[in-house]
This record gives sequence, C-alpha cells and structure tokens, in this order.
Amino acid sequence: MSRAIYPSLKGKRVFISGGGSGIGEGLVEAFAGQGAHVAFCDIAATESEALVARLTGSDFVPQFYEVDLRDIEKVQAMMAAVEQQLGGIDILVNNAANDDRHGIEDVTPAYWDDRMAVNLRHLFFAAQAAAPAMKRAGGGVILNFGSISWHLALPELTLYQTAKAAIEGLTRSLARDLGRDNIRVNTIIPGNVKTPRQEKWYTPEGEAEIVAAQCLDGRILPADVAALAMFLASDDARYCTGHDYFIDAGWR
Ligand SMILES: NC(=O)c1ccc[n+]([C@@H]2O[C@H](COP(=O)([O-])OP(=O)(O)OC[C@H]3O[C@@H](n4cnc5c(N)ncnc54)[C@H](O)[C@@H]3O)[C@@H](O)[C@H]2O)c1
Repeated sequence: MSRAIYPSLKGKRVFISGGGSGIGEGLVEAFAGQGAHVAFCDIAATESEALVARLTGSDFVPQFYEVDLRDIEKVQAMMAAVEQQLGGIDILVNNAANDDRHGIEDVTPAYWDDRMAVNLRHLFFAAQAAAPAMKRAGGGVILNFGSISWHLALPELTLYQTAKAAIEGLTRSLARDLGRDNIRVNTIIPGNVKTPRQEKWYTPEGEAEIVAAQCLDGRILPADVAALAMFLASDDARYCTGHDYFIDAGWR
C-alpha cells in the first residue's frame, strides 16, 4: 500500500513513548520512513533492540531508551537526554499504555496509582518536559493516544478507561495553554488494532465480532494508525489542534 510522504516531517526530531512494539513500533517505522530523527523508550528491551537493528539502514537510526514511564524522575532525565541527543524535540508522541484487565473488586489504592502512572501521568510530564524546547523552536506537535474502549464502555477495563477518558481532557487543556506558542496537541483514538498484544486477548471468534461491529471490513494495522499520526504531525495539519481523531473503521 502506498503511504504519503510529508516533506515537513523530514529531519523533525521525534520522541515516541512505548515505541518498541505494537502501534509504537509502527510509529517509529513510519517517522523513520519520513526521514525524521526518532528516539523512543520502552521497557521491552528485546523487541526495541530488534526494531533498531531492523532500521539500521535508515538515514537516522532510531535511538532506544530503556525507561519505565512510571518513574517520573527517569522520564524527566530521559526527556532532557533526548533533547540533547536530537538537538531539540519537535514532535512528542505519548503512545505507551497498558490495558491489563481487572475487576472492580480487585482494585487497591496501590493498583489505582500504578494504572494511572502507566496510562496517564507520564503523558503530562513528557509534555511538560518537551514544551520549552518546542517553544524555543517556534512550535511543535504533541500526539496523545486515547482509546475507543471507554467510548464503548468495554468490560474489565475501568482504570484503563478512566485514564483514557482523562487523556482527552488533557489534550484539550494542553492545546489551550500551548496554542499561542504554536504547539498543537491532539488525541488519536484507535479502535481495535491488530498488534501482538491484542492477539493475546482475542480468539478468532472475538476478532470476527469486532469486525462485525465495524462499519468497514478488515482489521486495522499499526501502519494505518501511523498514517493518521503522520498527517497530524505534519504541517499539513497546521490548524488541527485540541481534538480527538478516531481511527476505528467505524466501530460502534
Ligand atoms: N491496539 C489497540 O487495539 C488499541 C486500541 C485503543 C487504544 N490503543 C492505544 O494505542 C497505544 C498503543 O497501543 P498498543 O496496542 O500498541 O499497545 P502495546 O501494549 O502493544 O504496546 C505498548 C508499548 O508500550 C510499552 N510500555 C508499556 N508500559 C510501559 C512502561 N511502563 N514504560 C515504558 N514502556 C511501556 C510496551 O512495552 C509496549 O511496547 C496505547 O496508548 C493504547 O492504549 C490501542
């Protein structure tokens, strides 16, 4: 399938959280394919190192940081290191999350904090860390990953869905406060995307149910989500900010 090339993305300095697998891996590949200078973090070292090895022929080989985003001091140190290594940060993609299932009765205060730490808190602190460099560069782009799950009220995902709902508010708030610095902030809301992790949850029958609930036939792949991210990160989307962009094949 042919994919658009955005001249405005060439040489852009991009940081992606959770870039080692799934949609994040598709984002790393897509930005690298645009000629962007990419850094990403993940806790999945084996997958991340394999991705870097696969992209070793690129003009700019993506830089991998092994960091657990639940540790905000490490996030802040990493963002400073990324800024120094890339010479700035133009595009921040807050992609990492964890959608472990849980019953309401199993949630303890510690588990609540852990789920907010992995699914919500680091997005704000990565944006806070990247914003000054974006301001100095005359603008930037922040893409936050939400989820269709809470729009559909899926079962056994209360804390994940709570965090994902909050991300849409975070996006709108950041877009307002950073807009006059020409920093655009949007949420990408995937439907069900076929990734190695998602394949763990779904049987062939479950996948068929998802497809049946979509308007369009077929399964969304990470590259399809990355195609939307490329547009939103590019200058072609220069007046897109503060909003939520669904890529869900019309899942209702
Ligand atoms: N795949 C889907 O169907 C789907 C649907 C709706 C929303 N989303 C959202 O899209 C984004 C990407 O989803 P995905 O399906 O690729 O997820 P995934 O679980 O396949 O990949 C997430 C990546 O983040 C990394 N990660 C998780 N916790 C981390 C931590 N504490 N520190 C650093 N890295 C960590 C993982 O190791 C993994 O490489 C997420 O925000 C997710 O909520 C995905």
